[in-house]
Amino acid sequence: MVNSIDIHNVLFRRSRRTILADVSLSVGAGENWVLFGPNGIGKSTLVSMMSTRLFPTSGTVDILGNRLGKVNVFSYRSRIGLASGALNRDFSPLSDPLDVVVSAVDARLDNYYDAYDSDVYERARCLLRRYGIEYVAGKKMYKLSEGERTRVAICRALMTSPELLILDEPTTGLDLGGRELVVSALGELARGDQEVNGERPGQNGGRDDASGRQARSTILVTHRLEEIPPEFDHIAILGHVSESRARELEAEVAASEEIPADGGTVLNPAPGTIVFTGSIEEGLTSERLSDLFGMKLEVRREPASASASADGGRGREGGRWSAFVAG
Ligand SMILES: Nc1ncnc2c1ncn2[C@@H]1O[C@H](COP(=O)(O)OP(=O)(O)OP(=O)(O)O)[C@@H](O)[C@H]1O
Repeated sequence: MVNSIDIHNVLFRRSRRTILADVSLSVGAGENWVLFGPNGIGKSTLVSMMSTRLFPTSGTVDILGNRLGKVNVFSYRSRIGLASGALNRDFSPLSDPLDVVVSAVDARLDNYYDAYDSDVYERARCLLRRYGIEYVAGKKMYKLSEGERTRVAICRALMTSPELLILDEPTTGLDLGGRELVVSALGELARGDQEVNGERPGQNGGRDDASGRQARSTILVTHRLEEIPPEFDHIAILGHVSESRARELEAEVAASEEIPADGGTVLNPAPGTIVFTGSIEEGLTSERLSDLFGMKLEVRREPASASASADGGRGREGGRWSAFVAG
């Protein structure tokens, strides 16, 4: 069984700016990860690589055993479910939301051919129902509220029962009920509860199945700790590279552009890199988050709920997370 994601020593530059440097990350099959870090640090850029929409400037990215740049991404993109603001902007405003969900089957953005079997539409409707928006079928994307569009994007991401599920700030625009619906659905997905997400046994509900597909891994990008489902037990935290490394990278750019290192360059923020990977309990500490955001923060975790304890906790060490300015 291959890792779902293997990123090795990735560097990413755009417009003479180094956005990511020295990034390495491995996500095993069946693991549930949070990708966390401050605004503008490069989380969405990394997500674009994980979802095969962006290639690194250097370094290697292997997704479900396929190396970016070596294997045609369309041959495996439908095994990856993505919901992100960037993808949302690519959907045609005139599309029927039901078609947007169904289009995931071919990893396209719309259903141009209307050539799917009725059970494909039934699954899409089942997902829309699950996320409380069955009524949007037959409407147009541009008429939906932000929260409804977010829910459509989540349904689309789940449509193929993907082996790699990537959700970049999936609760944007959702009301409290919508947010809790998504958090509990993510928890259920992480536990491999298939029927609640419209999957039949053998449709990759978190375990290896007979068809040879591997157990689903999930990457959740979020700024809000309270939106991390208790079942997510790994975290990758992005922060800035050290000052000396940032200067080295600026000098590299200047040298490659044949301009003086101290002239003509814009003062960019230091590139992002992964400053912690591992267990969420060890990663999400008050000290680390205070360092990351430059303010004194206190991180808390609720105890595991009574119901989680009653069913053995299923590996959960605690409940929901939160963070506030210490005071
Ligand atoms: N195509 C591009 N050309 C130049 N700069 C870019 C490009 N794409 C992203 N950036 C810059 O790269 C940095 C990282 O952006 P990214 O969207 O990945 O950050 P993020 O961590 O997801 O931020 P946020 O938490 O605010 O969503 C930002 O400063 C952004 O302006």
